[in-house]
Amino acid sequence: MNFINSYLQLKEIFYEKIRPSTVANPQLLLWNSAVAQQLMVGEELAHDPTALAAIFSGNELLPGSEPVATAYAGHQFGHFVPQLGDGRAHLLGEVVDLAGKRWDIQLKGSGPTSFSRNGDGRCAVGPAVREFIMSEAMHALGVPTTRCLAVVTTGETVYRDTPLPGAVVTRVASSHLRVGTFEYFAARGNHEALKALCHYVIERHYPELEGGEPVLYLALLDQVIERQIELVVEWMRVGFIHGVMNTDNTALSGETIDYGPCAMMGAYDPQTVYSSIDAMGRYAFGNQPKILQWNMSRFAECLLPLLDDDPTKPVKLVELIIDELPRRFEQHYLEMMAGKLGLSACKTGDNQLIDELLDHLKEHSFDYTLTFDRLTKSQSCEVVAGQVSQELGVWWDRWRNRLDEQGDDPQTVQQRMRQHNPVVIPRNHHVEAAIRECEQTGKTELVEKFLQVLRSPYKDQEHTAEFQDLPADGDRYYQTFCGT
Ligand SMILES: Nc1ncnc2c1ncn2[C@@H]1O[C@H](COP(=O)(O)OP(=O)(O)OP(=O)(O)O)[C@@H](O)[C@H]1O
Ligand SMILES: [Mg+2]
Repeated sequence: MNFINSYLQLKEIFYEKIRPSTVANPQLLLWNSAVAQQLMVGEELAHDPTALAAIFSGNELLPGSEPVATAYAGHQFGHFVPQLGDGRAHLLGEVVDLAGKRWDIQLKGSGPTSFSRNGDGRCAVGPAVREFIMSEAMHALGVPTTRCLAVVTTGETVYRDTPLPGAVVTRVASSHLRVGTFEYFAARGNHEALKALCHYVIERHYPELEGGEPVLYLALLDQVIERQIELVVEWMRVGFIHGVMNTDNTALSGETIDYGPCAMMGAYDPQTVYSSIDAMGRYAFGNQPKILQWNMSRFAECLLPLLDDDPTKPVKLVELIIDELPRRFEQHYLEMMAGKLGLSACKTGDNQLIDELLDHLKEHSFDYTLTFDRLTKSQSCEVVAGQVSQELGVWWDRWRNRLDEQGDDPQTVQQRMRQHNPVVIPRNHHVEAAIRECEQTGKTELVEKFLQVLRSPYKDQEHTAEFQDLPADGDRYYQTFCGT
């Protein structure tokens, strides 16, 4: 791995130079060979678990790596916190992959930094394994996401409500820049840093953007919004609930970041929320589009002083862009849902067709993934078609008529549906069981078996059925935690 450190070209106010703290007894728990190959981790190193454990716990640094903890702020559950930053993470540097794409390599749980506040800088095995499983599942589902290269256990105990085994997770991301990174400098009135950050983000994530200031900043806002819309639409497609859509967890790259309290929705209900700290349901499944708009408003506010010397002047213009967001979202969302129903394009009346199905699912507590999977299978299986038509009543006939009107053959419709509808998702109870096994026994067989299934989520494979079942209690009592 050849490290470069482009973030260090920004001024020191953007980060703290700090090495990870060493750990007592690093042991490699999970290793992502596909990501390792992509990042060109040397063959010799990739087959040396002791060396990998030393490097990806932070005990040893690879040549060229100059670790930093980055500064950021953020709105957490609607409240602004002017200083957050990497309180338990170290950016080791960037690596250019086989395809020439640049990735941040970051350790999480690698010890305290000046941003740690009262935290211990550490991470427990459970949340580290959750991040590995969930990000791998999301990647395979086709959802933009950060990924994990490794999880290394530390041989040390971290103290949460109870003593837990510690771990360091290595995260690979297009970058770790967040809306909160902008907020950090906006809150300090540091316009020079904001401009430098804009140019850094554009170079890294939006190199196609052109134009002088301030047009360039408006274009950036527009494109960040576009990617966030695409991201949240993808979450809605697969039933993903992020759980903590704070602005410090909103990546400028448009990737899913921070798998702390995330979960998958089972029975369809837009009010579904599993996070123990989200008592008001702010980040419930169906609220995600609204929160996206709220978060993008915070991002837009950061850019105001760059748009005009009098920051009140561009307010109207920016408001127009923000007000337009729900319409843009709706368009992407309807196209996605149309795809789930096998429609090649959305036309008038289709939104009603979609809404009526979702109302029906909600009313009968039908499982979201399973219903769309069975609708997909109904294209080629009479038995499934018979069952689903019973369950969905008059809606079924309306849908069939709409498909007939479209005129595509069942095979084409099924292929289209399959691209949108997974056979299997990382169901909460299976994620928990896999994590538990790792925590309690240090063994990873179940995680690996689960990952093998999750890596082909649109296919029925040998072990897929073992992970498709719904939890006995319908996840009624399921809760996730921030994992800090
Ligand atoms: N154990 C800890 N020690 C120190 N700081 C922590 C700890 N846990 C969380 N933090 C800090 O609290 C803030 C919010 O935490 P949050 O759970 O959103 O992020 P995270 O999971 O640590 O990191 P990321 O967003 O990079 O995935 C961040 O600034 C984070 O660094
Ligand atoms: Mg976070």
